[in-house]
Amino acid sequence: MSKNRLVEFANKLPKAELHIHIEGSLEPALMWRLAQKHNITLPFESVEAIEHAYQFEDLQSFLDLYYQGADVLRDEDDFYTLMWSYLCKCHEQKVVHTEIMFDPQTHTARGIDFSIFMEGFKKAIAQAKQEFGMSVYLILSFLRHLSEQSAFDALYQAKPYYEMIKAVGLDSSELGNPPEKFEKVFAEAKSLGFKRVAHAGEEGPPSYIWGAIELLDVHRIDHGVRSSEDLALIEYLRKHEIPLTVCPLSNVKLCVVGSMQEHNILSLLSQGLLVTVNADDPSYFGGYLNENYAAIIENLDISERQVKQLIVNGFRASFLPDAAKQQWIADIENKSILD
Ligand code: HPA
Ligand SMILES: [Zn+2]
Repeated sequence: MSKNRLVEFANKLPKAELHIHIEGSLEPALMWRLAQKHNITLPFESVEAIEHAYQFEDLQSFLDLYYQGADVLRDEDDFYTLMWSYLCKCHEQKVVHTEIMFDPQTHTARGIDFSIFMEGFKKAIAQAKQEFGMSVYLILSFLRHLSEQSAFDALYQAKPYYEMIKAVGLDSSELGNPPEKFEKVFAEAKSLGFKRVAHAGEEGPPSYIWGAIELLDVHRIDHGVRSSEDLALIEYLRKHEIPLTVCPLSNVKLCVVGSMQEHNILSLLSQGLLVTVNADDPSYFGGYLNENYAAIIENLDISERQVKQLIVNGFRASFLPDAAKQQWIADIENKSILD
């Protein structure tokens, strides 16, 4: 089976995306346009210069640019355009369900009120539901380089929008900011009825993955690629079917792995883990969900069966109701590359 046909097959199947930061879908062209609109001077001379700056050596070197880029997002229409652009991309790439992280503290710290970004998101999401029939959930992500008190503030400021939010998450600089720092705020989020996810084992050690499971009581681990360093952890993740939302292009761009050929995604899958494929920050890392599938198909020895398994896993690991999950899974199982 040619790799091109497998890429086309993955492109056409309905997919779920579970690890995407909306601020990481800000394309250089939109960043440029919004900077002009708000009279903001960017430290770049052109859209091409922005693209050229996207060379990272680790997570922090990316985060520095990512937070700087988000500064062009100022009014409700900016947040609407950001969300609408991403949801249109989903529609183009046959992503039928998406669970999107947003970083409220990145905006409230700049004096932008919760209502500004939430109303913008709300309008775009309603439009995607209506025009594309997509399902969209939001994940409020706490920035782990800030204090737990700041996370509590974000959780409480979100109160008028709880209906729109499915889960809480934890992102930003991992090393030095272990899960235990956020144990209380995750317990509070749980008591308010939110599901929980956390970035762990991207740059941090396996002990951070254990911490996310045992102290934050997460349903999923975002990234988790360093779980391969701890056999007892692999066994636990397998037995308890705790999903990993793996982001292949992100891992290469942030030097978490040396190259795509060395990525351990198939090894984790073959050890029986509930592994999914995701884009993370598509505009910074060179592609949306289909480009992530293309990258693993082109660089790894992957079968049609494994591609289908990864796509099915996206729905299994989602927060969709069981009936909806089953419907999508049956639909995918019935499709063959020979159709
Ligand atoms: O990959 C990531 N890791 C941690 N924080 C992030 N915020 C956006 N993307 C990421
Ligand atoms: Zn992420």
